[in-house]
Amino acid sequence: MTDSKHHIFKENEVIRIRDLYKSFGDKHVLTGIDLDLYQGENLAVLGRSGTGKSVLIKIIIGLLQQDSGTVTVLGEDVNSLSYPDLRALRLKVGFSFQSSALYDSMTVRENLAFPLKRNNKSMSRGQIEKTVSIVLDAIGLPETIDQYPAELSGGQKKRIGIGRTLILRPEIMLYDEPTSGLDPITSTELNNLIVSVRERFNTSSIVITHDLTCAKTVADRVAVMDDGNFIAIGTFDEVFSAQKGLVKSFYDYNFIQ
Ligand SMILES: Nc1ncnc2c1ncn2[C@@H]1O[C@H](COP(=O)(O)OP(=O)(O)OP(=O)(O)O)[C@@H](O)[C@H]1O
Repeated sequence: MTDSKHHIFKENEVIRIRDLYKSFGDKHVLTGIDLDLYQGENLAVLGRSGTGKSVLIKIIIGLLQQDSGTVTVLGEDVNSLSYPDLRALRLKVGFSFQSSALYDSMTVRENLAFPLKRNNKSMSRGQIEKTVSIVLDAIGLPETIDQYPAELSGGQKKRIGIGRTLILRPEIMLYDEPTSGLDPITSTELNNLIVSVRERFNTSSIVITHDLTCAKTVADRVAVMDDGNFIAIGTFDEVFSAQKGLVKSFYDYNFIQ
């Protein structure tokens, strides 16, 4: 089945998580999670602080190991991969950090070129320049190419951070709180960027956010997490029209801020 508007391939899961458990000592962080991310889909994961969103993302990219359950990313069982295979898989999964994680001593051009130089050793200088300028165009910041991070606004830094992740052409993007700390207008620009990244780069994405406007704008489905599991998954309207219990408090909390 294909969603005609966004080309979501529902028969093709790029991430498939089944019965995932993770504890630290007697702290049960993930308690039997099931989740699918379909090809071409943007999925928002919402939840209060400390509900296990970061732990989930770390397990997806193989930075943490689950206690039990399976995580399949682009057809590979993450847990059973050798280190070189895990590294290769990670190149296909771009993780955009909450802090943009730019190098302060490098210009925008050098920050964007860095992952290419490190991972695509065969690329010529000309190819690198061209790729940097394509990505800078896509994120709408070509004029910043010779600037240093300290000269950029918070929103610009976030966009460059996303650009630096996109430069390796990942198939999956993981956005960690892309709008946190931004004013509403800049947040809107970031949300629009996330939508346009999908169109231009054919990505599937998980967007971790506390921001309901972000979830509503960028996501085809939202998954609300609490106490280590999902308490609701569906379209934004499906999840928030019922508005019961915790889902309702989350909604109310966001709109009275
Ligand atoms: N390496 C670790 N060792 C022990 N406990 C951990 C570890 N990593 C995470 N935790 C615990 O797991 C729980 C979930 O943490 P996590 O960072 O996933 O929350 P989160 O939902 O991402 O929160 P936030 O929205 O604040 O980023 C927290 O109680 C945290 O203290």
